[in-house]
Amino acid sequence: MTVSALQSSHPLAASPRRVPPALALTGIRHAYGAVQAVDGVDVAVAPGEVVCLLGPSGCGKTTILRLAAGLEDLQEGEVALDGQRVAGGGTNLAPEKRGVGLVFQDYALFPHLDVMGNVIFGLTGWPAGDRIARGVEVLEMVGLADMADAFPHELSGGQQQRVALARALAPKPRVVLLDEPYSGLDARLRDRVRDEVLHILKSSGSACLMVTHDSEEAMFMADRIAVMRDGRIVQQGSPADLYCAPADAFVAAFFGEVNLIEGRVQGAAVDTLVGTVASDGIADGTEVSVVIRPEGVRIEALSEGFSRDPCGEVEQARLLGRTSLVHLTMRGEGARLGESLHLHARVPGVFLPRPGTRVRVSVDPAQTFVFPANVPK
Ligand SMILES: Nc1ncnc2c1ncn2[C@@H]1O[C@H](COP(=O)(O)OP(=O)(O)OP(=O)(O)O)[C@@H](O)[C@H]1O
Repeated sequence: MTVSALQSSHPLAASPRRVPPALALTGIRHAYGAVQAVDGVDVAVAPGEVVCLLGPSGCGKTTILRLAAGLEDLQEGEVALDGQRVAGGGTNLAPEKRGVGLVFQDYALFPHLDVMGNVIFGLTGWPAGDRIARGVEVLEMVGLADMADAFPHELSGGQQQRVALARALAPKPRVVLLDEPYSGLDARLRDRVRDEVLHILKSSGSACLMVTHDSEEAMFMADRIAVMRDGRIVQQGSPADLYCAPADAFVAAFFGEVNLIEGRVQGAAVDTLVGTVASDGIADGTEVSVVIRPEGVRIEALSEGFSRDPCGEVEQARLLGRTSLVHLTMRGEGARLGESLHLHARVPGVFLPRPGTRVRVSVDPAQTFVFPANVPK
């Protein structure tokens, strides 16, 4: 019997069970007075999935998390956990009854409890020995096992945040909500803690909705990212979807600094000082923004004085660690005499040409995007 025949004859194969999302927010709108903080958001997190809300300050990320947690009364829409409505349609389950783990920037520790007391606070119903063992386990995870007896006022801001993280994860919740959970940590500790948190989330099977304004952090943590602007989700997808096929210049720019060139489509292409860029699917005459990631700008030293590719001049070059950032000036010739363009190229390793060096410049089509300009938000 073939595998497919076996699968189709299996009694369970005929009716695969649809697992509801661990967390689903549907049709969410929320205003603070005249400020429309969230303006029609649908987002769902599958069991075991990590979803990041990514966007600039004030776009409504924290409000969505607070609504999911029940810390803010829902005005419009619905919140469901494991397919059960917990808010909306006349329901409003209290935060402590939702069984979600929370780490909020302003979610304070209990000042009268030591670190261990804070961490095991939510483990009601656990045998005493198991509570302590779990407390030690999560404190080791966040690197604070030796501070179990300290009180919150004796800890730095970053240490308090790690205790809050340990406290949220201790009861092994089905859903964890994290609001900028690593923002108080220095860069090295942040890399270690977020790596460990990701492993713990994945091994525990907890679903996680996390808020960040840091695209690298979102790409590190997320199975899926929802990019937000002005209370709405502008694009959702895997990190690779969003990086390789951004919906607009805003999304593209959110994944790192970009070169932006204004132009106009003529014959399915845009003529720029850095060469001709294909603009399939955009009507002739449309004003466009050409977005080129710095890592998509290729530069080569000119061995001779002539090149078919456009040439630029190095203004300055800086070593940033694993890459070098080269500032270039491109100048127009012929009909474009007098025009100039400033470009950033990010090159692997140490590449530090001297100011004034003439270089051949080309762009990687996979790192170049063309979007209609001035599209209403
Ligand atoms: N309690 C409140 N009262 C009035 N306005 C509020 C309140 N909380 C948030 N806002 C406003 O609602 C909008 C969305 O805020 P929110 O905190 O959800 O954004 P955010 O994307 O999480 O921002 P940040 O990254 O800075 O934390 C902002 O304009 C903010 O000023």
